[in-house]
Amino acid sequence: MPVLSLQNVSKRYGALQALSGVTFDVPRGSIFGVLGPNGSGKTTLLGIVTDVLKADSGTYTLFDRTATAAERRQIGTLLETPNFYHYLSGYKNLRISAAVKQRSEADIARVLEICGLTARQHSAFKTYSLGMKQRLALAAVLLGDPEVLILDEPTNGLDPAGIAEVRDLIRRLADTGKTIILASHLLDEVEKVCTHVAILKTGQLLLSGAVNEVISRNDYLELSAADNGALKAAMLQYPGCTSAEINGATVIAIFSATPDAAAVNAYLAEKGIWLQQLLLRKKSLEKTFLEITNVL
Ligand SMILES: Nc1ncnc2c1ncn2[C@@H]1O[C@H](COP(=O)(O)OP(=O)(O)OP(=O)(O)O)[C@@H](O)[C@H]1O
Repeated sequence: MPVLSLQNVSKRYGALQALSGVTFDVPRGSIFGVLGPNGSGKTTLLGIVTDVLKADSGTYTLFDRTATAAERRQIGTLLETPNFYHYLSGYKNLRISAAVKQRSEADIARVLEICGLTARQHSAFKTYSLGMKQRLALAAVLLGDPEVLILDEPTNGLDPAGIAEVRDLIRRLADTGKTIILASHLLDEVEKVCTHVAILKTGQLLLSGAVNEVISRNDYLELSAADNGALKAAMLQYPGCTSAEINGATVIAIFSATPDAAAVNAYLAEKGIWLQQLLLRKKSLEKTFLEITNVL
């Protein structure tokens, strides 16, 4: 059962179509990255599923049900940086968050511990590093132990150390079984933490699925032999090979699915082509993303 399922969700701001018929499922336990360039509709999408915005058409379900207050209480959201009081301690700020969210104060010690802030809980917020401030924001989201976390650009504005702290925290939360939906334009970050992605461009869903699948659709082989012309011709006849091009001293062969390098080697040997080089290359999510977002 997906924790969130979107069916044909569309949203327009006046003449601007911010989302067009977006459909995808978020599997339970996944770290699901909603990716897209600026203005692609990520925040609009998260706004709709958190009930801040209304879709013009389409539907979505939470835990397989039409979302009511009961389902929403199972969701912790961080859509923008919360307004913490600079002169109050982390602990006192969380007491205020607990009151606003109607969550128990008894949960504060637990969320401080998860977010690595126990030792500094009584220090004023203004003395925290950027990473600590964002971890406190995440601690506030965790009050009441929601099963699903929805985070908009959780590492935005952080320095590399802060990004690493928040990334580790997200991973640890996922390890405890939480489903985490996060919007980001930082592809490298998403590739490091996400198990699944949906890629948006100008409000259209370009693709969604498990990160491994999205990337492996773009695996390719780099080959070379004494006669690269013959190698290229043989590869073009290989089942599943969609393109083979000579690129300098190598032949780049692209496939419809991840190629089996050993099978390719055996096939070429049968044809009397002895390889000098055979490398399975994996494109990064970033490269895949740049290619597909430039296509449309
Ligand atoms: N309240 C609004 N009124 C009019 N247009 C809006 C409004 N909110 C967003 N938009 C437009 O809708 C489109 C999608 O915006 P949205 O903020 O959802 O994208 P995003 O992917 O989150 O972008 P970013 O990465 O810059 O935050 C953009 O063209 C944006 O300018």
